[in-house]
Amino acid sequence: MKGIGAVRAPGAMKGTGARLALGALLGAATLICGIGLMASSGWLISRAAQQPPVLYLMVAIVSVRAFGMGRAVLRYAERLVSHDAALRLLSRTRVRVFEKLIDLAPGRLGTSETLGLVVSGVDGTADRWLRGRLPMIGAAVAGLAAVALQFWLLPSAGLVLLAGLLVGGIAAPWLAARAARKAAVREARSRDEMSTLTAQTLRGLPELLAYGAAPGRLARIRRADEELNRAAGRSAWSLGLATALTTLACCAAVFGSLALAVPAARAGRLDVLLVAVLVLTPLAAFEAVTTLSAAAQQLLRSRADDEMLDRVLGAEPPVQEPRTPRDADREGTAITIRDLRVRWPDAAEDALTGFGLDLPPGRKVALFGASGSGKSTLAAALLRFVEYRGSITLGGVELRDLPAARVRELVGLCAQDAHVFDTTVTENIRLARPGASDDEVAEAMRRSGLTDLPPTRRVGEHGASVSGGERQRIALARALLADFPILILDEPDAHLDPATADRVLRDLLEAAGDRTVLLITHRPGIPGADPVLGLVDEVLTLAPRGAPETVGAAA
Ligand SMILES: Nc1ncnc2c1ncn2[C@@H]1O[C@H](COP(=O)(O)OP(=O)(O)OP(=O)(O)O)[C@@H](O)[C@H]1O
Repeated sequence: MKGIGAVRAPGAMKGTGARLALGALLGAATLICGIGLMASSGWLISRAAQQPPVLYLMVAIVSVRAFGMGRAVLRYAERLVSHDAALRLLSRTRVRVFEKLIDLAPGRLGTSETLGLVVSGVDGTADRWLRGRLPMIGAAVAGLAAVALQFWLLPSAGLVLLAGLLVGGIAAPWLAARAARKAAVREARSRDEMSTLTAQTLRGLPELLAYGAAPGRLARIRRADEELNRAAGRSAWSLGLATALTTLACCAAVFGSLALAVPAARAGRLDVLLVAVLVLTPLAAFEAVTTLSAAAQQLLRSRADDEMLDRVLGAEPPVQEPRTPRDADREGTAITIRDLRVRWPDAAEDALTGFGLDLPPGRKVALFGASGSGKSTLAAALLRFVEYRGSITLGGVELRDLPAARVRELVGLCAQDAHVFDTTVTENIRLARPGASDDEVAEAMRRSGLTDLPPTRRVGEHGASVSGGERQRIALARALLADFPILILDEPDAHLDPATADRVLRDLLEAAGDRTVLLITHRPGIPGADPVLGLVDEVLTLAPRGAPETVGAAA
């Protein structure tokens, strides 16, 4: 699978292709109505100047009204249809990109990078059609219609308009795109850098202020902003030149048609009433092509966005899905780990080597290890976030023979920095099982000790309006609601004071009931003396990148 190409390719246009074609048709019809309006108005003004009985003008008057109203109605319908199609395409692309990102996270992507990607790259999908391809198709059809009309009235004027449209509608956009090619790539890169830097700075603002690093950071943002402005300026400059060329071509077509029509009318080869038609039709035809230079630049920008997405999404997923997937039982599932070796993508050495563990169903094991000894790496391997060598079996089935999604139905993670969304406590918990009833959510809250927090309370961005302990309890309530038979608690007490940490851990272990639990912890405590570790069956210690040793059995 290759990046955005793979994201867009198979069936991505399904259901939207017909809508986009209808949008293109309506766009062309709108422009043709504009040409009809100009042409019929020209004829009407010329004929009215001869002051004939008003009945002679009726057909032209009705035509002007019909073209005028038709243009407005068709433009409205075109906007509805094309935006609907482009937004459908956009939401489908977003879903596909997110699916790819799920495969790649967490080993391959940083969150800011992801943010920049999704915002700048994926949004280009709608613009590619709305501002790029559809105006081009409409302009091509309407331009040919205008040339055909001119050619029918006076062949030489048709050829002049054709030449003008080729210069204004093809040569000028080509030049605009060519001049802006480098700038478009730089603009896409700078836009991505700006959004990444801004997101990172806002997230780390307290630390940056505390350590006086904010000015340096702001200077970097300013430099990125200047680079973005320079690139945008270069694109705007070439767009301005191309627009000037299109305007010149339009003037040439108008005056050229006039120069040909007047002698033709004098020589009797052309009805004098058609002179105004021949002069005004090029004006309407050029209305369709004036946006084409911007459309060409838009397509260029979309291509640059695609290339960036390709680079990130084209990365190999950290784990491979099995060719012939197997399944494991939900109940009574034991975990057996033998000679486990794990290396993070692009890392020079293994984060975990020769690790072994037996975790029978219902057993609660605490795993202690110094910082960097590989505890979270073990959790990541158990959740199929990272590839492993050696063996991990779940109910006798090798983990790599199970689909990753199935593994994550059986093994749940309650991480030290569980993310909470800026919505209510209830909604944060319900995301573990969207179909859960209010009673089930309330029960999960009760069992995780969230009795003092009102369910409708908003938790704020990154849980800013709840305490660290409450955030961990929300994460546990999620895990309980999802009802994983095996639960990994990865330092859920990491950011809590000792008294709160004890309370939270105790509640977590009690709420886990008869589930199998692997508690990853920093507590080096002696099981008998530590009230929390007294609640687990066994305490193991993980030597740096080595095998665990049993410290003691608590029960
Ligand atoms: N996503 C990752 N990509 C690359 N390397 C990683 C990643 N996560 C961890 N590592 C590396 O793997 C090694 C083990 O890290 P790990 O986070 O598993 O240790 P830990 O025991 O959980 O540490 P701590 O107690 O400080 O959380 C470290 O050298 C770390 O740099």
